[in-house]
Amino acid sequence: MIVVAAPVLKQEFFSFSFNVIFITAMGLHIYYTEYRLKRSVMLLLSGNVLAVTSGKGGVGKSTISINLALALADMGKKVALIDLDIYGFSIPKMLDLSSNPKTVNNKIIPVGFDNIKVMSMGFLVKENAPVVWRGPMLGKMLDHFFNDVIWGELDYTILDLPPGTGDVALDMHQKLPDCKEIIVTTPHPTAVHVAERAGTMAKKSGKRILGVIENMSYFSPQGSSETFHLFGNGGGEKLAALLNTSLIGQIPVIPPPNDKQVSSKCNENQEIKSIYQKAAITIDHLDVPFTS
Ligand SMILES: Nc1ncnc2c1ncn2[C@@H]1O[C@H](COP(=O)(O)OP(=O)(O)OP(=O)(O)O)[C@@H](O)[C@H]1O
Repeated sequence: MIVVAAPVLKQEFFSFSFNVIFITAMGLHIYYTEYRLKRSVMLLLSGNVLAVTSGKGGVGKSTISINLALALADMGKKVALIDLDIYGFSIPKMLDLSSNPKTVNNKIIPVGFDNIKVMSMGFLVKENAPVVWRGPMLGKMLDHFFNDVIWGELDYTILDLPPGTGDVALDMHQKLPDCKEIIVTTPHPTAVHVAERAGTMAKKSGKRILGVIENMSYFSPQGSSETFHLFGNGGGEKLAALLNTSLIGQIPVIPPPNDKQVSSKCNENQEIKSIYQKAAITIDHLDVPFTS
């Protein structure tokens, strides 16, 4: 019997296959087997990767990414936060971080905030300069963030995605096949309609949607027991049903911080902090460790 193993590199990222041909007295048998390279071999990102996404802009993806990262870190998890909004980066400003990351042997050391490690395009451009790039450059920057940063051991990486279902979302889906998604919407029907497209894209590329977070769900004036649904009611629940997932958090409208409180972390507000903590516990419970 003669055995021939012919490796075939597939287009899918980090995936390769073998056509194994057995030539025996009974004839020719061709077996097709597919192996996936263990991701940790190829990427410096370890642990679970969660993409915070929504088709719509301005619904609170960055705010939720920051606060979920902090809530997971409060649970003792090792957490990285990557701002994948290459054109519209906002996390450095929201966290009031200005320091440029240091490098060691051509690898970048992420910027620390509380117990989380942060990376953003905003750390790499000079003084809020606009990023004017075409699609292929975005993919290279993603590789840079995933492979050329010294992340160390991680339990969770939170990816703050840009709005829409464009190049960054496509590249991310391809480069991180085991990434799971959290879809953000407001209660407003338009936001739900657009966010559904982001969810459908995730499903089509085989990603698991861990749940929906509804932001700006309601407003309760301080000292009042009244609740106002400024942007409608029930959008998060509707989206969760449409995507066959669960609603894992409803964040109220929070009055904007004054000029001195630039940081968008909600840790100071106990009510909001406990909503994020519950969402983080739910995510940690729903999530399964990376195994293959
Ligand atoms: N629950 C909330 N209450 C009040 N303001 C909020 C809330 N969530 C977010 N914001 C504010 O809304 C604005 C947009 O939020 P954020 O940048 O997090 O949204 P985004 O979806 O990441 O936006 P983009 O699509 O531009 O990346 C910010 O000024 C933020 O502080």
